[in-house]
Amino acid sequence: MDTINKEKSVVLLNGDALPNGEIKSPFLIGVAGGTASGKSTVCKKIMEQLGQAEMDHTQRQVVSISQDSFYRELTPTEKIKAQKGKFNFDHPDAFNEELMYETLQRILKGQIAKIPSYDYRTNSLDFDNELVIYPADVVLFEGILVFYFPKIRDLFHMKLFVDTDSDTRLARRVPRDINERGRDLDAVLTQYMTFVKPAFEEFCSPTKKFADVIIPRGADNTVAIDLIVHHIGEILAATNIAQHNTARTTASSMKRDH
Ligand SMILES: Nc1ncnc2c1ncn2[C@@H]1O[C@H](COP(=O)(O)OP(=O)(O)O)[C@@H](O)[C@H]1O
Ligand SMILES: Nc1ccn([C@@H]2O[C@H](COP(=O)(O)O)[C@@H](O)[C@H]2O)c(=O)n1
Repeated sequence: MDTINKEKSVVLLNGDALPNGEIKSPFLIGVAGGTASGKSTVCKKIMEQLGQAEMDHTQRQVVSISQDSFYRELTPTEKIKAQKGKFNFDHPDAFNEELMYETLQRILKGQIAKIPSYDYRTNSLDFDNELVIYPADVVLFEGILVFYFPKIRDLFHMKLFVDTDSDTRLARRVPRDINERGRDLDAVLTQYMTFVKPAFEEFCSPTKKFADVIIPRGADNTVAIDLIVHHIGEILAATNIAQHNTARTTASSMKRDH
């Protein structure tokens, strides 16, 4: 059986359990909110404040994943529509719900998961740049519709909703889509008015009621982020103590059996 030695744990690739039979299951946090509300920025700040951002990704105790990696592949006709800003990427049907569920299940079982990155310029998944998600103690899963699908929503241990005013979100989305996602102004505004805004109101905004914590003003809300970081820090400390105790028990029983 393949094994990977991490500083704090041993991960079994072909099985679910640690040598003592224990499954290393992470604390799963969902981070929802409208487009350009600051979901990724909030996750980045949480990672930075926990000293995780600068760590090698194989060693991280906290990892962050985007729902965009679970957009479904488009048909050739849909691709042509998408290039003109005429495909609805804000509708739940744009996502591969099953793959999202299976991947989160895998992560919750402490198994390694491979997910593609997303290329907004080609509107497609980029399997050449796969992200390998190593088992972690805390996993952040962010996206516009992470609370929409009941089966997925039920997997989260904690749910955050980043609540940023819609004018601010549009003002951020326009330059981002032009500069980072290769779009032109006309296409960005047409897509926003035709799909993004109505879908936010129909599918994303109603999921705010499922949140445990609402973060007004997104990443500007340092008080909310500090509180969340403190809470995650306590989870990590408890996990470290539990892992330390498990390692001691395993070591002493191995010594005894020997
Ligand atoms: N508090 C903020 N102040 C200024 N710009 C911000 C702030 N939060 C996010 N941004 C910018 O807005 C854009 C969208 O933010 P991002 O975190 O990617 O949002 P989301 O993940 O919700 O789409 C990015 O260009 C980001 O740099
Ligand atoms: N090919 C795509 C895929 C998605 N979008 C838009 O991205 C938004 C979700 O990402 P955020 O970082 O803004 O949360 C969503 O509103 C889609 O409209 C896209 O434009 N093209």
